[in-house]
Amino acid sequence: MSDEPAYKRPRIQRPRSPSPVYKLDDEDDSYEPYVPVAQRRQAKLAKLTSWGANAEKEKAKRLQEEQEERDDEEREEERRREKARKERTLLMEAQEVHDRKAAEDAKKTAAEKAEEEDAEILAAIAARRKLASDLELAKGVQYTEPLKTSWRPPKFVRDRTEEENRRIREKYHIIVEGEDLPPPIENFTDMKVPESLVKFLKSKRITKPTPIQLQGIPAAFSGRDMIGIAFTGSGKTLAFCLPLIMFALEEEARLPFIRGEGPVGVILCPSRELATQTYENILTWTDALAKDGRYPRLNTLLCIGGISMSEQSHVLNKGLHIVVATPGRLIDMLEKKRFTFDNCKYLCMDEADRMIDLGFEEDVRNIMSFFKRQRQTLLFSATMPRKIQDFAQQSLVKPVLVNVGRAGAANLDVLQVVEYVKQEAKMVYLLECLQKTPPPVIIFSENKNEVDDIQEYLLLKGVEAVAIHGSKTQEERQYAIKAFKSGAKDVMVASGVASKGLDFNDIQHVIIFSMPKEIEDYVHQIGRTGRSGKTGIATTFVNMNTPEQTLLDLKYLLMEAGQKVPPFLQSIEDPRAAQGGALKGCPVCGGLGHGLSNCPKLEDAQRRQMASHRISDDRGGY
Ligand SMILES: Nc1ncnc2c1ncn2[C@@H]1O[C@H](COP(=O)(O)OP(=O)(O)OP(=O)(O)O)[C@@H](O)[C@H]1O
Repeated sequence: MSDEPAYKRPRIQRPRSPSPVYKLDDEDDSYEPYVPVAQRRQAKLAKLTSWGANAEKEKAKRLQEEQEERDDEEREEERRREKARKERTLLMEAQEVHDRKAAEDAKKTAAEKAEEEDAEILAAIAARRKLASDLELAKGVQYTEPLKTSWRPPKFVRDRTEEENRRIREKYHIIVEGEDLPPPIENFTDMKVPESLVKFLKSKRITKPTPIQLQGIPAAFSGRDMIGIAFTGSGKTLAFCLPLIMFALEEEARLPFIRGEGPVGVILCPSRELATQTYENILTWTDALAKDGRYPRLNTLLCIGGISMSEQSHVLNKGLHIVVATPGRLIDMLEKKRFTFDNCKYLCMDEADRMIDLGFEEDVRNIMSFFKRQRQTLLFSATMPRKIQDFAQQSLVKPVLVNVGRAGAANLDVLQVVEYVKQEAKMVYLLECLQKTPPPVIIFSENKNEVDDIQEYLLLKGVEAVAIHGSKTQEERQYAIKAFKSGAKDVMVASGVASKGLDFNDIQHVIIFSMPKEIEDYVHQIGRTGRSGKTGIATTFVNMNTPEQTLLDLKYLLMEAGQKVPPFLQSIEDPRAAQGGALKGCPVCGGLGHGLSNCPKLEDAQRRQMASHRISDDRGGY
């Protein structure tokens, strides 16, 4: 046995120097090199220092980031606060404005508020285009001076002072507006109307000019654009026809018209019947002049739907002086170039408010676009709401406004009786009512079927009655008018639209079987009687079916005309009266019993306008 142990303890080789690091054996992983304490301490310190520096940096960075984050948040918070502040300010301002308005509104009466609303509606209406031809509008053509004519008032009239003229107007209750107003002239001879015509008029009991004539004719003779408003039956037709006849005579005398030349002027009417009546008047007056021998014969063309123009080819084959027309047929003839407006200088619209009324302007504008030169434009009607006057005035050149009585007021020569008659009792009561006066009598109804029913009932009862309404043929309408005018028939039953403006001789009694919704229509209907200074009666049936607002319009109209107001009308309260403030008439239709916001005419016009838009949309628009 040896002395050496079996297990041999590995020998540890100690480094000789402190620096080298030995590795004992590659396989021995557990080996940790020896690092002297000082070195370790130094290394640790170095490590600590470097770690500390990094940590510092990290920390600083983190702090900076945190700071930035806080800054961002603060800025965001500030922004939020600022926004909230602004919103609060705006809210407060809005509230302040609202409070202020509420306080102001509280001070205003309901009437004032309604007036403001009306003003807004009116502003919308005023935004409509001027009444001028599209060509003029497109070219920006604007005439600033009235047309010049050769007519002068006699010297003694020219020498009159303004004060003297004012007194004459006052005597006839004529209200005028405008610049350089032509003087009123109290007889036809002083107006320089040809002697033969003056004689003829006298033979027809027209001896002195009516108020609208004594101011309107000198204005038109002077070449002035004008708006003429006067009661139904006050002689407007002569006032606008006579100036045209005189101009035509002058032109013809200067250089006779040959085929294809003319017309000198045109009169536009809203219905065929009214056009026919005006045409017939012109024929009698121009005939009377031609018979005199000193004046040339004038050719007048009636241009309305429902008649064959070939019947009048003899007129078209000569020079043409005057055209009396309804818009549709006139546009058709102008488009077909059957005549032109190249030398046309005079345009008159009868019942002008209807012609240029809301929704009816396009036809007129279309007609105007056929004029090639400046024209004299005249608008006449018994009813002309202020707003339409204003609108028309913008489209005329230095217009003269001649107003005899309130526009839309009833003729004072008509005794107005309003009776409460139950719907089912109307027919029977009608017979009784017919006994009030001798014939001729006109009965109005708003409804075509009712017109037919009334006529049938009257015929059954042995009353000689004719009827006219829009669905009758032209021949039927003409026959009815002729038979009634000649006295062959005692009673005419008519729809309001078909008979507007018709002048029948000496109508004794107008019976309004169904009260029209628009008070203007009522004024026109009762105006078929009490014409040319004579008196007449109008009896109107109302009942539960009559809208309260219509009754209120009627009540005020009766009060204005100094007529008896029946108790059932008297008891109707005006809701506007409770709101305080002065009650004004409706600026669109002139009705005294309502404001603009519930004007039936405006509603009707808007409906028509919407319908026409729908039609143009259906056609694919423009
Ligand atoms: N100066 C006058 N003197 C007497 N009668 C006249 C005068 N002028 C016209 N007339 C007659 O008065 C009647 C009514 O005239 P006209 O038809 O012109 O009225 P109007 O004002 O046009 O009425 P409406 O508004 O209803 O159409 C006619 O029969 C006409 O012959």
